[in-house]
Amino acid sequence: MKIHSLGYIGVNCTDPARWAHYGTQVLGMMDVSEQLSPNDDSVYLKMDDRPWRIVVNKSDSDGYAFSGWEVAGEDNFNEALNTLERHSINFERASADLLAQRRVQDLVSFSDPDGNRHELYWGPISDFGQFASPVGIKQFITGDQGFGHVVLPTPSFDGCLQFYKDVMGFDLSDLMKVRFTPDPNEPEKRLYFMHCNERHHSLAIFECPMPAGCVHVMVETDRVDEVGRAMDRMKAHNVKLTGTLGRHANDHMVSFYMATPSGFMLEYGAEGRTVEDWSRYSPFQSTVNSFWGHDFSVGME
Ligand SMILES: Cc1ccc(O)c(O)c1CC[C@@H]1C(=O)CC[C@]2(C)C(=O)CC[C@@H]12
Ligand SMILES: [Fe+2]
Repeated sequence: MKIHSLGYIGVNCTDPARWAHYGTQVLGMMDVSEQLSPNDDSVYLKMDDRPWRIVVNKSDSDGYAFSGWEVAGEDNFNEALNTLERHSINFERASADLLAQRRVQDLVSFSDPDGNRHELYWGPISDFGQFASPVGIKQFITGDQGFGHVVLPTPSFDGCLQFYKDVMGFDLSDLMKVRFTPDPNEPEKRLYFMHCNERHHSLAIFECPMPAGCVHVMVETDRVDEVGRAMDRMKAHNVKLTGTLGRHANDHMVSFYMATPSGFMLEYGAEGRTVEDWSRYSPFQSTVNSFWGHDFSVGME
């Protein structure tokens, strides 16, 4: 299947109001819950001209819920359904109610071999309402690059890698093999970065279980000063830093990591590189996270 972009994400939270505060005051997004769902306690966050990009549903537990993948048009959508059928992947068609909630023409949902939930849709319905950040951010980098990226836990790695390549049609950008301790007997954990558009990676899969259902999600702003300003807001609102400022070796993103109200991390970045011609790109394995920075030990404390 041919995926256009990561369109949106869904998260679960015992107290969605915490996301409303975090999303607006720390991330700098708009809380549009009142307009989009006045009659329930879910929270909708807007970060560009799309009506919403993050939905927070009230739940008994905190965690990641699903990734929403956009397909360009009905023909690509039907072709994707054929691919799911060909690979015997069980999928569920959305009810009229769910289509109205997501604001898309048509949608199906399914899981990867480790139970990570995905939605696949075409035709987002948009009123092109302007993005006006409550903290004065000019813009998040979205558009054809989509929402950002998500890193999903895939302990049964081989089956998942095959799933993301053969079923969902992602291609490899580059890879890492991570060891958390100096112990040479500790098995390496594979971390594969994958793309579906010009963004260096929209998806990464990590060979490690995560109770929150996600390693992290990344959003990108249009300038590095916004990354610094987000660090200031993180501190002002007592949000925990989980990875220090740094520049990644693979996608060149300058970013930091912090906690979210749903138990996974959020990477806040700028200056990520794009790849216009993947046919001229040669995937590599990096042995370092970053050119500089990105100390994740702060998150363990
Ligand atoms: C290495 C890297 C490149 C590009 C990215 O966008 C990116 O998030 C990362 C780091 C990914 C990853 C993480 O999120 C949690 C802690 C991890 C698993 C490590 O211990 C090494 C790589 C880290
Ligand atoms: Fe990342």
